Parts: sequence; structure tokens; C-alpha cells
Amino acid sequence: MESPVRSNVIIVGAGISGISAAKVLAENGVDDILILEASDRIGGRVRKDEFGGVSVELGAGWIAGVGGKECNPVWELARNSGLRTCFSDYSNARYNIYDRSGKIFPSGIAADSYKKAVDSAIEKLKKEEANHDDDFEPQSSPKTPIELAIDFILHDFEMAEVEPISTYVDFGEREFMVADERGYEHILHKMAETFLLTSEDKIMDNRLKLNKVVRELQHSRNGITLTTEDGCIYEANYVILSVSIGVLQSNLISFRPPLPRWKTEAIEKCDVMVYTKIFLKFQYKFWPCGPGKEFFIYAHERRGYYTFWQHMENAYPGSNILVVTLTNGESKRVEAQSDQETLKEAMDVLRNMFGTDIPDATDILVPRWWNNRFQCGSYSNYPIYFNHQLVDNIKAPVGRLFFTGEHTSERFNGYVHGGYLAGIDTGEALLEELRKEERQHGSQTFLLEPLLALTGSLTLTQSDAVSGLHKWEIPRQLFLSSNKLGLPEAIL
Ligand SMILES: Cc1cc2nc3c(=O)[nH]c(=O)nc-3n(C[C@H](O)[C@H](O)[C@H](O)COP(=O)(O)OP(=O)(O)OC[C@H]3O[C@@H](n4cnc5c(N)ncnc54)[C@H](O)[C@@H]3O)c2cc1C
Repeated sequence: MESPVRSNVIIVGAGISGISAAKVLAENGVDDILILEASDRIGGRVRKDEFGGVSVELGAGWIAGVGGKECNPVWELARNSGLRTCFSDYSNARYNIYDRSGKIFPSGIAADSYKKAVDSAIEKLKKEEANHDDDFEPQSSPKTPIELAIDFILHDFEMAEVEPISTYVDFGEREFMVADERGYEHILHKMAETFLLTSEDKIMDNRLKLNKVVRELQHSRNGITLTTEDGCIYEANYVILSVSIGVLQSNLISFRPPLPRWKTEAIEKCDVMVYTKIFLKFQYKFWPCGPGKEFFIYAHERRGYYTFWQHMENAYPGSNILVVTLTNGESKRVEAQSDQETLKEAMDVLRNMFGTDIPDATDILVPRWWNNRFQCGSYSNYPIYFNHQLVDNIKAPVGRLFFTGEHTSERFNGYVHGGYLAGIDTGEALLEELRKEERQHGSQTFLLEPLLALTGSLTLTQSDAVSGLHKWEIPRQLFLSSNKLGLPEAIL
């Protein structure tokens, strides 16, 4: 049997948080890092696909929180990597509400109903705050189709799924949609290339392994052993686990010994939201396309039934693609049925709005985030009046096991920038731990910046951490260079 591959730090998951954590470590001289990713790609919930001749975003599609006093760091990454985006404002949707007979509700009624829905939502929040009861039911729930439609926008887009917009006002309230053939994931590739690519632009096999589904984490005070589905064994001094909250709640990964109760309880308390964008391709467009018409709403008695629509003409003119968004119960229902059934339902809704003579869609794409065992949902959602201890517990390390991901970002959970900032946070927390260990052992260990400056790309490997002694295999060349630094004898 082959001996296990040993690394200083193993990162489980190559989504935005895993990549940003790895980058922080690599940039600070922690050279012996390995990323194990279950799927066959980098990106996680940032994922594009080719559909109807263009690139569509199955996962994150918007860069939210732009134009404020502070800069959303993902906006900066997008700018620096030359990602093409277009301004997108879904708040206009409330003026384009269709009823089942295809009539548009007059904007006065729509605006009035919107105000009523906002007022009732604020009222509900105040009462919940007073009662501290998350299950509190509002006195008057929406009844008419238009109220249901507007309630759906408010509830699912601003309050229930991600944190209220007011919490990211520092970054601004504008949203830009990614409209780039390389996809949103291009920013991850740009980030990763600084530490994952060889000089020949090849991925370093010793730093990233794809199709490695971690199934077991055996952790102790001396180190962590990871077993993957294909039977490979990896060992590490530290692990950063960047899998989603849905995966943590599932039984994909078993922990030996089990995680402590404070941890598992916190993980269980965080909701997982499902958000699904269904793409439909047509031979020609039959929907209105002028200014303020990008989004439209279907008002139906059933809450969230093919409610929220968008055309993709602003992002890709001439693409003739419509996107309809479903959430939670509707998402799960549609994931469980065939795409042909979904196509039929969506076409019936479109015919109600635009008449029976519209053409059939020529293609449909239905992502399945809920049933994807490497995601188990779309993003985390803390209860509205959560206790800060809850987030601290979700995030807190357990011994040598660190946790990251959008669900660990108290301010920006549910967002790409939440994942990005969480990765940086966790990377820095681990660096701090490594420095502490270094001080305790009184020897040079992990922070190799000065050494690398002298020796270029030499790789150090930690040979024996299990014993708790940090011995290093140091190439002779490095020994000679490091002597110039007056490093303690102990490491040599
Ligand atoms: C449909 C949808 C729409 C969204 N829209 C937006 C938006 O418009 N704007 C926005 O800012 N955010 C949006 N988000 C949220 C955003 O995509 C996420 O918050 C962010 O990408 C999460 O990054 P992460 O690194 O925390 O997790 P992930 O991207 O999920 O990364 C975790 C990685 O771990 C891997 N993994 C899982 N289990 C294992 C295992 N056992 N072994 C090894 N690897 C494993 C997964 O394959 C994955 O690659 C959306 C998400 C979805 C699904």
C-alpha cells in the first residue's frame, strides 16, 4: 500500500473561499498546501455553462453591493480581471406584473401593493424582534395574486434568503450582472493562477487534486487524516474545510471523533436556501425589451410559481433566452421532476402572460443545486434574529480543523464576497496559529518568505508533525542560504 500523501495544510473544496484561503497562505510563505476538490473543476457555486450559444451562470450571477463608500472586493477582482458585466436592477420588476390573463397591473396598483407588502414585512420584523420568536406568523398574510407576487420578491429576494440589503450598504446598493463568455469563474481562475500554475501554465498536481471526494476526517491534537471516496489517504497538520453548510449538514463527510455538540448544533441551526435559475431558449423573442423591462413577474395564486422572470438581451443581445427563478419548495419540486415537465409548466405560464401563439422553447436548462451532493442547496441563511454566538460557533476551529465558506461570514453570508472574505479571514487565522506554534517551538517552521526570497521556488516539506516536533527536510542549498539569515541551529 502506498504511504499517505502528507501536507502541511489541506484545503477541502476549491470554491471562492477555499481558493482565497489558499492564496493568503501561499502569499505568506506556507508553501506545502494541497487543495482536494470533489468535482472536476474549480469554482463551486460560481459556475457557468454553455447554453443557447452563450455562457450562462448557473450559480452566482450578480456582483451585489457596488457603488458605495467601500469597495466590494469581488467588484475589484472583476475589474482587475477584465470581467464583462452589465448593470441590472430587478427592483423594476414590480412595474411589470402580469396576471393570469396576460394583463399588466397598472403601475399605481403595483406600487401601492409593493408599499403595503413592505409595510407588512416591516411590521412582521418588529413583532418578531419584540417576541424574539422566529416562528411568529404575520397578522395579515398576502392573499391576492399581486400581493403574493410582491411578497415573493420581498421575502425571497431580500429577507428570507440572504441578509437584508441594508447590511451591505457600505459596499453600495447597485448590482451588476456578469456577462462574460469566460464566466464569473474567470475571477477564481485569475486568483488561482498566482499559486496553482507552473511556469508552463499547467496546474500543479501537488497543489490541487480534482475528483477527490473527502469522506472521512480523522482528527487529533497531532494532525488530521483524510480519506477520499476512491480510497486515497492524505495527512495534514491542519485542514481548512470550505464545503457548504448543506454539505456539513449532510452525511457526506464523517468526523472521527464526531464534532463537538456546540459545533453540530450551530451547523444544524443555519438554514439552507435553494435558489434555481431555469434557462429557456427561443428562436425569437416575444417579450417586451425596452428600458425597465428586463425583469417581469407572473402573479399566481400559488406563491412563487414561476414568478420571477428575466430576459438576457442586456447581457447577450440576440440570445433569445429567458430565465425564470424559483426558490425553496418550488426549486425542490422542480428538481424532482423531468425537464420536459418543467418545460411544459413554464410554457403554460408564458402563454398565460403572452398569448397562445408564442413559440415553444427549443431548449431548457435546469440546474439542481439541492440534489448536488457537493452543494446540498444554494446558500446559507441565518435566522433573522440570530445570536452572534451561532456564527462564532459555525466558524470556530475544532483543534486543527478550520472552517470557512460563505456561511462563516457574519456580514456577507450567501454572497460570493462573503466566501471570498471568509477565505481570507480563515487563511489569516491559520497563519496566526502557525506563527504561534512557531513561537512555541522556538524554530523556523512555516513562514518561509525570507527563505523563498533567497532561494526562489524551493519547496519545503514537513516530515514529522505527528510527533509534535517540527522537523524539516531542508535541501542543502537552502541550508546554505538560510545560514545567511542566522536561523537557529534547531531547524538544520
Ligand atoms: C443559484 C445560485 C445563485 C447565486 N447567486 C449569487 C449572486 O448573484 N451573487 C452572489 O454574490 N452570490 C450568489 N450565490 C452565492 C455564491 O455562489 C456562494 O455564496 C459562494 O460561491 C460560495 O462559495 P464557497 O467557497 O463558500 O462554497 P462553494 O463554492 O460551494 O465551494 C465549496 C467547494 O467544496 C467542494 N466540496 C464539497 N464537498 C466536498 C468533499 N466532500 N470533498 C471535497 N470537496 C468538496 C464543492 O465541490 C465546492 O467546489 C448564488 C449561489 C447559487 C447556488
